[in-house]
Amino acid sequence: VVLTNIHVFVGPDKWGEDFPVANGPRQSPINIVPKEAQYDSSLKALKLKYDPSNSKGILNNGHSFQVDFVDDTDSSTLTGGPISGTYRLKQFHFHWGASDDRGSEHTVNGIKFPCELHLVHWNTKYPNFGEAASQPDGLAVVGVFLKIGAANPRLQKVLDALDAIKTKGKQTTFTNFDAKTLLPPSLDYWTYDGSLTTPPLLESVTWIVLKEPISVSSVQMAKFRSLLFTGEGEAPCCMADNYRPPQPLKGRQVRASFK
Ligand SMILES: Oc1ccc(S)c(O)c1
Ligand SMILES: [Zn+2]
Repeated sequence: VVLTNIHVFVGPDKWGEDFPVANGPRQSPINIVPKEAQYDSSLKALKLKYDPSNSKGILNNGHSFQVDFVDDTDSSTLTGGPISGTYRLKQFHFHWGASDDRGSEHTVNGIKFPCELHLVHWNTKYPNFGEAASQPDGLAVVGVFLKIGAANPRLQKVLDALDAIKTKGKQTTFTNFDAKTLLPPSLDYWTYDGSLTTPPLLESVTWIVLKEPISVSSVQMAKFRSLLFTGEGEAPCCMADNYRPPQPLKGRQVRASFK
């Protein structure tokens, strides 16, 4: 008897069956139309203070890979911007396409980027990430677009670790990484109230999407796609197109921190 585990993939259009919030009033991602975003002079500058010694490990979670951080103190935080209080960095992960013409979750005037980085932070007014994730002001995610250009040396340490986490569930230590090095020179941003873009799609995210992309080369993008959605011993399925398409704005305002 030969048992082959068939990888059954439940895509974004089916998520509403198990997670009704998928059709809720503040779902993410969205298409950002810069001309319709309202400049808000009361928005503060983003303040990101990251301690490289907080990075812990890198994990293939079966739908992306994430770099996890120690979050038991206020040593890696997001303050300022559209949020009040202090949010702690929990993890960062990416969403990308099977080819360079798609992959980002947010789009700008309908334009898709090949990849999008999410830096996930939780509000310290709640005891932990899990509690915060169920609150309307619980999470703040900084989104950074990646645009095809010169190879980005800042990504290389992350990409070189992917060989060790090829299959679902694999993780390895990943220490002394400064997430700040992944940010572009300008911290100008758009902000709106939204959700996680993967199940359980919780409507607990203040989105902060940076206007300026960082670069990534096509060769580096191929490295992202060398990961597998599938576990060891399963028929291999390349990890790609792990992005949710834009969702209805449903009357939400998108604000801009810049003119
Ligand atoms: O914990 C998470 C926060 C945000 C997003 S888009 C995730 O995929 C997970
Ligand atoms: Zn994400």
